[in-house]
Amino acid sequence: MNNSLNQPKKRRIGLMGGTFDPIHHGHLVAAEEARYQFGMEKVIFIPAGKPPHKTRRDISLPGHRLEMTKRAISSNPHFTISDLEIKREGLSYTIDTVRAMKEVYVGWEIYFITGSDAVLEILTWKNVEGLLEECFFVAATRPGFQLGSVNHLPKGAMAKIKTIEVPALAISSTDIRHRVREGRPIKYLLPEAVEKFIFRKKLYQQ
Ligand SMILES: Nc1ncnc2c1ncn2[C@@H]1O[C@H](COP(=O)(O)OP(=O)(O)OP(=O)(O)O)[C@@H](O)[C@H]1O
Ligand SMILES: O=C(O)c1ccc[n+]([C@@H]2O[C@H](COP(=O)([O-])O)[C@@H](O)[C@H]2O)c1
Repeated sequence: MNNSLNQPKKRRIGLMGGTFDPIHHGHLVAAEEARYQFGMEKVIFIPAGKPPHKTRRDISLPGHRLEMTKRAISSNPHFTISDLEIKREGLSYTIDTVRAMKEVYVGWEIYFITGSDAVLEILTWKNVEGLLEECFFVAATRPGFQLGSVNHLPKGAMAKIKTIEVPALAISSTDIRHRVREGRPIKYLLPEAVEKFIFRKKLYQQ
């Protein structure tokens, strides 16, 4: 007899895409909370080669962003990294990444982890209908903030978008870059190994 309770639960994997210029504790806390709440076996951090919506020209070298991400995740056995977007030509569209991952993780449920700011813009992403068929989204919101109350997304889409509350949401890469340029502290906003790399390579000085 086909009893749905006996069906094996699908294995779950998280993808955390971002420019990571630099990666910070907001990204790490969001990924870990998503992993815990949705029972993901691991989270793959995927630094974008060419982020589609970032217009500033002075994005750090892909190799530097990859190295900072490697250092940031090294203490978490559930976190890993992929350079597939950095190796891929052209803009880093999430639909291409999710489809590539589905070929490796056949039959798994894929959860793409983002900030709620990013998910609110999802209608502007390439092939959003296809994307919402291929994967779930986990949107990190500030404690007490309801994504549903401001959403302009179709109902069907909302069923594929899960929210989690993340306490470190005020941290941003933009603020960290400004702080470095102005000589203000960045300690405790990001892992020490990333902070050391930033100063050793003299990133964000101008
Ligand atoms: N503090 C945070 N908490 C949770 N998610 C975050 C946080 N900061 C960024 N994110 C999300 O992580 C993903 C990658 O973010 P990104 O690398 O662009 O960092 P950022 O801090 O938003 O960068 P920038 O300030 O340069 O725009 C995005 O989906 C973004 O919404
Ligand atoms: O696929 C798209 O059209 C698309 C548009 C904007 C952003 N994304 C992805 O969303 C993630 C966060 O982007 P960003 O610009 O906030 O670093 C990153 O993995 C991007 O590749 C993807």
